[in-house]
This record gives sequence, structure tokens and C-alpha cells, in this order.
Amino acid sequence: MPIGPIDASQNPRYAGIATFARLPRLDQVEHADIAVVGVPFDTGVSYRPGARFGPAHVRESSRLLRPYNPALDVSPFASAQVVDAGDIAANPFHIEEALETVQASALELTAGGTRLVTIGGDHTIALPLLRAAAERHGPVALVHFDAHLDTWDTYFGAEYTHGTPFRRAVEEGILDTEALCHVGTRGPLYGKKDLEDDRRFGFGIVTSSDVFRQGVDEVVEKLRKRVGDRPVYVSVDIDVLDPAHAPGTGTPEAGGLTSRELLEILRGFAGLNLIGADVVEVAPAYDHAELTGVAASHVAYDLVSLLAMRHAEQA
Ligand SMILES: N=C(N)NCCCC(=O)O
Ligand SMILES: [Zn+2]
Ligand SMILES: [Zn+2]
Repeated sequence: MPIGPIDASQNPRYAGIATFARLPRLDQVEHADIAVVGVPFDTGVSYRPGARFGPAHVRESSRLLRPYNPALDVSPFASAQVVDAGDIAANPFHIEEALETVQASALELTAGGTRLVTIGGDHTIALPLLRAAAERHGPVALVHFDAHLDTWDTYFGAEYTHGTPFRRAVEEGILDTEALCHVGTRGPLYGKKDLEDDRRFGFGIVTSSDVFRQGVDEVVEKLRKRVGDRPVYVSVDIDVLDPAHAPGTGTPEAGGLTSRELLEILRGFAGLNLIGADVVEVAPAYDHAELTGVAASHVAYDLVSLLAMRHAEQA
């Protein structure tokens, strides 16, 4: 029987030290099927800093999560042993070293078949997480929720930034270029070439306006078709949400998804071969009333739920 979260009917949910959803820590269980892990790192940002405080904020904002997920008809913490694995201590003064630390830690955490849902941190961390995923599964399909393409080349000559992880990932051959898609992109670019490059790398695009005009069901159908039964990694930059739904982020863009749209699309992924996920770019200094923290914690909860369903199917 998995060890579940602290019971909110016995112990007030606002009491005690915050782990994600009040789950046990990794060192309190024998084996974890799914681990939520933080990467408090934001040395890769191009505008507002502060995503290094994302993991702590999302944990604090996750205290109200309950054990049954009716939208997916699953009790994720009963279907699988889910834990909080704490934070990966990435060097804030040396990006390359930080990326190595994140990759090595992700490999260590997944050694026994544990699936990861990682809380960022800025989007730079998706690169080492994808490297680790590809080491385990080979090149992976990617569904990338973001206002931004994040396939730009360099900033100030720097290769590893939060605007460039997916270009590096394609160059490194760790993505399955038959099955890549951005969802929720919008806003001004540097030039038309950004889109041409992105297309050349193999990405399909479902813009924020496509989600609005086509609706959730059509979008889910397209994404499921593109991914098929490939191992798929889901990366959620919280700025995919409209700033009204997620003000606490580093590079906000108007005209984004609602949290309802994002959660509905994610729930449409039930049955896909999800192998890992991240939720990044939560910058609490710009958050109000935990809007962004709550949205991110619910996104992480649904991602954990999808992984738990997959785990139960395979067990
Ligand atoms: N990954 C995020 N959130 N933002 C990338 C923005 C890159 C830029 O400053 O153009
Ligand atoms: Zn973004
Ligand atoms: Zn991003």
C-alpha cells in the first residue's frame, strides 16, 4: 500500500512543512513510482528573475490538493507511490555545471523506474531533463506548452538559456523530430525566421489562438495523433497561461490559455505513453493570491495523475 499524503481531516492542511500535496519525502518510502522534484534555478532567464523560488512556492500552493481526481477518475496517491524528492542543488553561478547536475540527478532519481514531474526553475532545465529522458527511452516525443517557441539560438552569445533549450535538444538528437509540438504560442517574435527555423527542426504549432478557435477536443485529437504511442515528455511553461491566470512568471505575454483549457488538454492525454514532465517558470515575486502557484500545482497534480494511471495500467 502506498504511503499517501497527510490527512487534512486529522491535521490542518496549512500546518507543517510543505512537501508537494503534503506527500511523503523520498527518504520516507522504500520505492517511489513517481517523484515530484524541484529545481530552484533561474540563471537562464532573459527578463524578470525569480523562478528559483518556484519549487517552494508551488509546494506551498499545493496544500489544498485532495487525493481523488474526478476529472481523470483516479486516486493518484493510492494508485502509485508518489513522493516529494526535494530539490536538486544546481549551481547558480555556472550554467553548464548546473545542467550537468540536473541531468545526473534526474538519472539517479529514475534509476529504479521512477517517473519524474519536475518543478522549475526557468525553462533552461528542460534540456538536461530531456537528456536524461533520452538516455532512458531514446529520442522522445515532446508536447511543449508555452507562450514562447524556446527554439531561439543564443542570447548574448550564450547557448544555454531559457529561450533556447529545444533548439539545443534538436541539435543533440534527443528529441523524436516526427513528434514535436508547441501549444499556446503567441506574441511578438524577433522575425519570421524564428518560425521558419522552428518548422525546420520539426515542430508543429498549435497557437493560443488555435486553442481558442478550434477548441480543446480538436487540439487534443491533433496532439494525440502526432504523438501516437511514442514515449512522450510534456513540458509546461506556466506562461502558456494568460497573465490573468498566471501573473507570477518571468516573460508574460497577453492572450494566453485559461487554466481550464490547459488542464482540459492535459486530461486529454490519458492513455499516452507519458514518461516525464515539468512545470517551469513560476516566479512568485510577481504572483498575486497564489494564482500562479495554484495553477502550477494543479497542472503538476494532473501530470502526476496521468503518470499514476499509466503506472496502474502497467502494474
Ligand atoms: N522560456 C521563457 N519563459 N521565455 C523565453 C523568452 C525569451 C526571450 O526573452 O525572448
Ligand atoms: Zn515561455
Ligand atoms: Zn519557456
